[in-house]
Amino acid sequence: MYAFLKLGKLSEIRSSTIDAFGTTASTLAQSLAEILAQSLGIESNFFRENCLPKTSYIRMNRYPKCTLAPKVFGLVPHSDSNLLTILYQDQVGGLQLMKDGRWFKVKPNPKALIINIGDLFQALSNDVFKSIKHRVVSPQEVERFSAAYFYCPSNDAVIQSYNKPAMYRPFTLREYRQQIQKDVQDTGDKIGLSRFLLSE
Ligand SMILES: O=C(O)CCC(=O)C(=O)O
Ligand SMILES: [Fe+2]
Repeated sequence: MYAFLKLGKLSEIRSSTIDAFGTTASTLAQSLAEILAQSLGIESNFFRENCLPKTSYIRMNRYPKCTLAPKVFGLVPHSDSNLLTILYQDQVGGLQLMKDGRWFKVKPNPKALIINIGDLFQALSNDVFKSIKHRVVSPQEVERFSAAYFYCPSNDAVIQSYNKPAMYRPFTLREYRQQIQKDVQDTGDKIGLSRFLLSE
């Protein structure tokens, strides 16, 4: 009974911490999305109307230590299939991002959050902002944790380039996810935005 109560308390604390992270990240994501959009000259209610608390989600990542590290990936190279990601990583390190064809380490900083542009923001911004390819190398000595808030619109919100000529045809997140699922099944790879290019 005691253990049960203790565990109950612990999960309460955990879930309130996750709730607090979600609430803070959601406000931050909306502000950032609006600021980025304004920098393109877009004044719209798109984010307020289509990105609701229930359309976004949090993923808690745990990377067990691995004797084969750093040759093993905790998370394979990918771009995020959403608008923006707000990421908190612990002090272990392992996150890397691709810039100019090279992988760079993202140094852990307890005072900083990492903001990733996702594929949907790349499409909305007509490639002005690029979704970033990233990966996680498995830790060698101690396990690693991160928490990611994925800022997403509803499944049926239409994502379309803000100016002309549009690089991508309009699509919904539902279509995007379905295409990714199919491509991963058929080819083992996500493929992603290039599927929606108008010039192809
Ligand atoms: O754990 C990290 O640092 C990255 C997590 C991530 O990229 C993801 O969950 O999509
Ligand atoms: Fe990611």
